[in-house]
Amino acid sequence: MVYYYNRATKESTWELPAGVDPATIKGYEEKVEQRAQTVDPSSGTEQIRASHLLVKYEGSRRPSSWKEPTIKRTKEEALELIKSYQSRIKSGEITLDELASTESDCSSAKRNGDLGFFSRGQMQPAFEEAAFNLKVGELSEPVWSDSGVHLILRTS
Ligand SMILES: O=C(O)CN(Cc1ccccc1)C(=O)c1nc(-c2ccccc2)[nH]c1C(=O)O
Repeated sequence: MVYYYNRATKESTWELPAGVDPATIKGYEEKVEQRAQTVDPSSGTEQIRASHLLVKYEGSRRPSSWKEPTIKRTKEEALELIKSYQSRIKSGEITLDELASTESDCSSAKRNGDLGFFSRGQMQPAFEEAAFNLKVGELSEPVWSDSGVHLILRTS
């Protein structure tokens, strides 16, 4: 349940205030609900859990990984690769966890891409924004960070 707070009159009501078109808040309610579900009661900070698959390229901040000491693929090749992974995951052929364990250039590959719980302010901004905008169980589009290009799966 969400309630509505009128900043002008400082009134709060459970019902949609008169004169407010329900269409204007469409989708917002579920976002508020979703956010309420992920706020850690003890600290009040919003924590989510996600797994990711990182593909680095020659322009990555650290173009090296457990898989390859020197990563030479181009930015375009990295995007083609991550798009092929995205299709295979979306078709149900393979899961992100399985693919990350062998293909991710992130050290989290050892944990099937699992990054554990994190709050805002911990990850690179573009990564954080994408992850916090996912619903639980949703797979992101390719997301660029200084580290390379990612597929993110929100798990909690
Ligand atoms: O960007 C850099 O200068 C080096 N990094 C950062 C890093 C390096 C080791 C462990 C965690 C993060 C990476 O390139 C990197 N970023 C990530 C990353 C980025 C966004 C979300 C989660 C992980 N993983 C890695 C990695 O090697 O394993």
